[in-house]
This record gives sequence, C-alpha cells and structure tokens, in this order.
Amino acid sequence: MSVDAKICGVSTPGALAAAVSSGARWVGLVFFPRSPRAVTVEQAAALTEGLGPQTQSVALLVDPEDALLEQVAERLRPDLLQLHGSETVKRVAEIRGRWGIPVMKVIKVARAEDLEPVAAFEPVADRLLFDAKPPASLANPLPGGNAVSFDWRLLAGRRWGRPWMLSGGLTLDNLREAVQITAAPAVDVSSGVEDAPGQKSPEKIREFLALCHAL
Ligand SMILES: O=C(O)c1ccccc1N[C@@H]1O[C@H](COP(=O)(O)O)[C@@H](O)[C@H]1O
Repeated sequence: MSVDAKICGVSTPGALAAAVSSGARWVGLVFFPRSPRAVTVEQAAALTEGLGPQTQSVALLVDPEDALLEQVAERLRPDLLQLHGSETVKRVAEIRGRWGIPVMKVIKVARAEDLEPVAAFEPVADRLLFDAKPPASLANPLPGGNAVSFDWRLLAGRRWGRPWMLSGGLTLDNLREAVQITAAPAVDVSSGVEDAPGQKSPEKIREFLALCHAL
C-alpha cells in the first residue's frame, strides 16, 4: 500500500523541487498572513509556474473574503482550495459554485462530536481533511500548522462519502501508526518536514514522501 501526500506550506523553490521530485501529489500554498509559511499570490504563482501534471497546487485559505478568492482564482488557478477556517456549509457551497475550483473542507478534531458536521459538508465539498483542533493551551495558535495531533482512534473504522486526507502533527516517526489506525488514503504535513517554523527541510520532505510510498 502507498498513501498520497500533500506537502503544505511550501514557500521556496528548494522545498517545491524536493516535493515534486519525490512524488508529492499536492503542494500547499498558505494564504494566511500570520503563518510563518505565508506567501503572496504573486509569490505562489511564480513558485508553481512550472508545476507538471503529477503535482497539484492547493491554495490554503482561512475564512477567505471574495477579493482574495478572486485573486487566487485568477492569478494562481489552483487545483484545489483548502478551506481551513470556520466556513459554513453555505459558504463552502458558494465558494465552490462561484469559482468553479474543487474544494477541500477541513474538519478540526479533538473529540468524537467534532465529526458530526461531516455529514453536512459531504454534499458541498469535493474532499475532506481531518486536522487537529488548535489546542486552547497554545498561546495564539494558528488555525492549523501547529504540529499537534489528535486521537487517531476517532477515525478508526469510519468511512466517508468523499475522498479524504489526514493531517495534524504528522512526522516520519508517527506516520506509519497514524495510517495504520485511520486507514487514511492520503496525508498532509507541514511542521513535520521543517527544521523550524516555516523552514522546510528538503531532506525531511524526501524522507517523509519515501515512507508514504513504502507504507
Ligand atoms: O501551515 C500553516 O501555517 C497553516 C496555517 C493556517 C491554517 C492551516 C495551516 N496548515 C495546515 O495545518 C495542518 C497541520 O499542519 P502540521 O503538519 O501539524 O504543521 C495541515 O493540514 C496544513 O495544511
């Protein structure tokens, strides 16, 4: 078995090259100014200009306003929009309909009840991403990208009506266990392939992707 992988928070040509050459299915560009991985739309467009068909671009947005969506759609035209905020079902449907780009809605998980909204999002989202809920114990946490995992047993044996991926604190050391427990067909990683927040390690990217393909 092998799992597909998304390398998120790519902001340099070196990190992008490591992801692409090692078989990442997706690369994520973060449009959230407070993130150490944030890029501008222009930077993202320049970075992903030569991306071939094997690797898709994902625009990560947090409760985006129409003006930002317009810029992202026109200038970058990503393959997927990752909605990582508190977007409602109505807003997800509106974004998908208006910009005609597939949407991945993030479900933030800490407890079993956090999975209840999935049923409402399935009809309007093309994909789901299960990430850890930002812990209240962190001072000023990001909406994601906090290197925090959730209890993967909450997903064990569950089946979803949409393609999905798992994220939250994944690393080379815990990836195998996370996939064994959840049977995730795809995973998304950011902090776990960095040397410091926002500093992607090409070597860690290559190792992580090699393990994804060897699972
Ligand atoms: O990576 C970020 O900076 C980020 C900012 C705002 C929202 C989401 C973000 N990243 C996403 O968070 C998860 C988990 O990341 P990590 O591996 O625990 O660092 C992942 O889906 C990223 O796409």
